[in-house]
Amino acid sequence: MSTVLGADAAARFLPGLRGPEDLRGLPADALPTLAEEIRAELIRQVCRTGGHLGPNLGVVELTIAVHRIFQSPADAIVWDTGHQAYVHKMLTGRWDSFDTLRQAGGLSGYPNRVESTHDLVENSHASTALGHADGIAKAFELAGNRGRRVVAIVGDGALTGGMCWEALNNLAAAPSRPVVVVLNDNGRSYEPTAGYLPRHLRQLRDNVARGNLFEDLGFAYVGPVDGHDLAAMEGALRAAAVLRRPVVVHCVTTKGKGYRAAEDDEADRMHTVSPAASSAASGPSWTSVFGDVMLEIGRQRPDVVAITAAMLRPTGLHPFALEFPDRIFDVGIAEQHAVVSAAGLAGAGMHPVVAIYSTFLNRAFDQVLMDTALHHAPVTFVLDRAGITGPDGPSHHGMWDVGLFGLVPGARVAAPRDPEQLRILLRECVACDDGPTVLRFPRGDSGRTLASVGRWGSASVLRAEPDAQILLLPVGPLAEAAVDAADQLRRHGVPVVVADPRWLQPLDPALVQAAGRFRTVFTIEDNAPSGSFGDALARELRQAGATTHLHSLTLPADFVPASSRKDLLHTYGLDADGLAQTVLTTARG
Ligand SMILES: Cc1ncc(C[n+]2csc(CCOP(=O)(O)OP(=O)(O)O)c2C)c(N)n1
Ligand SMILES: CC(=O)[C@@H](O)[C@H](O)COP(=O)(O)O
Ligand SMILES: [Mg+2]
Repeated sequence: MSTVLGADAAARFLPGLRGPEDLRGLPADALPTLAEEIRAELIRQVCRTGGHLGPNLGVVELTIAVHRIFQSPADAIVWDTGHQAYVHKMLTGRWDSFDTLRQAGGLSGYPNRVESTHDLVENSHASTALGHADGIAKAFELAGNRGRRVVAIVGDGALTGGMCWEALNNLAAAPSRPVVVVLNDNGRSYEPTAGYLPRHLRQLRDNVARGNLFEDLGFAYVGPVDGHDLAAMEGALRAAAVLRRPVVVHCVTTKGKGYRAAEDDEADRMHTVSPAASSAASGPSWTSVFGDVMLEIGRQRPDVVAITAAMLRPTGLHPFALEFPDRIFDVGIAEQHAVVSAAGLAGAGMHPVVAIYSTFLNRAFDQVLMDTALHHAPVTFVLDRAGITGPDGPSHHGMWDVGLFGLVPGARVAAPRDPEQLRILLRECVACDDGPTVLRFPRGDSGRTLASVGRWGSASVLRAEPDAQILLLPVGPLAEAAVDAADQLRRHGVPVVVADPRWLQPLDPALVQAAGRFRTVFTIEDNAPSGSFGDALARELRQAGATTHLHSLTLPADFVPASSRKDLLHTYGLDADGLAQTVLTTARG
């Protein structure tokens, strides 16, 4: 097992690496020390900033070998998923920026083309890099650049995603485009990788496989090779490169390699570690509240089953899985399959709860529309990480689900403002048996319980002011900022009413009617503007002939950068101070 340099040992080689050409200039006998320096730097920095420690400890030697055999950026190197590209960043001149990792204006936790010409695929949505490789190889061929190679490093978890197989089908059919697929097989996604594929990979590793899936699909196959043996890795990649045909290099690695705490982490090999200086919790995490109430429902409703797309613990389903091992299904990183399988389960009498991060459900929109809604399938989607997430940046903010579900006939969408409402609304969702329901909440800790002082149909009134002509309608947990803003505004002599819609879709007629009685309404949500809750309410108010002025406060119609959730909500004026300021300015305008 490779050791890790003591934290105080001065790095000899890493500081000298301005780019891969410097790496290729190092003698082979310097590489083991370089690998140790990289591991020490990963552990030192990522344990402080937070990020993907386990995955990157597993690709130290693999990445060194890739950048010594291939010549980025002339050769194209793409990563699937991009969370395992920290070593790639260290070897492409960014080793001294890791103190800013995943912070506002700092080093992205994923490849980023603004940072480097060596970075090509920015999103961290799995199973897309082979598709990019197919496109890049076609472009190289059309441009007459046959000398430029294309290399895609794909995790065994990412390989459970259907788009990988769509790409492999195309890549293998083009012998003139010799894409090198480097399979980083560590047997894990977060959990051990789901489905039959890992069993076949194990058979290939143990040399007991009856066939070879990759060869049968038309690829040359090199491996299995020890992904931590620098010489073996360089030899395998060099052999793959000279084949000049589509080839899969099967690398066997250990997630968390070289750091005992990660290697021994049964949960997920320290897939993601939190920043050392995490702030005190403001309440139980939304995820844990969901996990607890899901367990209660599971005990009362034998027809309720749960589905995860390779994120059992991150979505809070682990307690449910422990108690109901026959009613939990991990389908791999396969969100579209998760939804279609859920539709099948629902059609056969079950009530599936599909727990997926909001941003990752984007890719299953057609399956939501056609396989659940068209069939009036009683499927409940629980979308964690809805709204601003934070450090994972543009590809992770869950800011599109409200707009997407707004297009789905018969879909019902609920947004709890606090843990008590999550418990109530999840039960309301699983009680619906005639179509899809959605429950959405953000990443992180829940806030304080916000008591209702009245009702407008299914909506809760949180602050009532008899003479108020202004209404604040926050979505989900933004209710806390709205009631705090209302308290500020009262001190400024501007009384406002605050109400929580609870159900964003369909809009309760009693809520629309009540909103129409105000001179000004502010809807407040950390969603994209198009298809927002504000858009829906404006449409209903227009149809009701109301003359209310509606201000729809949302995120921008753009990608939102990485930062903390708190700072981003402040940036976009969606925290208490920002809301109070906006209302004051409008009221005095
Ligand atoms: C579409 C999509 N779904 C879920 C995720 C969350 N996710 C990030 S990394 C990961 C596991 C990746 O496993 P693997 O590809 O084997 O890489 P490893 O971490 O093992 O190196 C998952 C599920 C994602 N990035 N994209
Ligand atoms: C790489 C990836 O897509 C996930 O691991 C992502 O980092 C989720 O992070 P959180 O679970 O911390 O929100
Ligand atoms: Mg893996």
